[in-house]
Amino acid sequence: MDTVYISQLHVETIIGVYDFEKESKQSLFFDIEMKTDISAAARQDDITLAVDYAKVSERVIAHTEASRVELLETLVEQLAALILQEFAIEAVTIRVSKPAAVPQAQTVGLEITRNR
Ligand SMILES: Nc1nc2c(c(=O)[nH]1)N=C([C@H](O)[C@@H](O)CO)CN2
Repeated sequence: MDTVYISQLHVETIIGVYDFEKESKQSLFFDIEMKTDISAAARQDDITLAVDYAKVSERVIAHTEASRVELLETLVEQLAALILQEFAIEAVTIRVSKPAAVPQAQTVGLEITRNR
């Protein structure tokens, strides 16, 4: 199986457990890997047969900017379900980083993999 990926997609949104986090946006960075067979798109050189990483990026940005959840867990589960539903992939891995969350760390976050 092949992989279409998006690296370090930057989105700003309201997210967090604490009251101060509900007042201003914070940066999130997403790494997304999608398992798919690219051979038909390659054979016909046709974007409509490909998993369009630009369209996936647009959906992740739109959903994340509109979202108002507390946990990264909730957000990435929603995004994984959305990507699996809307794009022709077998599995998705999403790694999200929230660099401002722990000042002593370069970044923190989590990673999930979900299959169709
Ligand atoms: N596993 C998680 N741990 C924490 C989260 C989270 O979303 N998932 N969030 C927070 C706070 O919102 C943090 O980002 C601010 O310090 C703490 N731990």
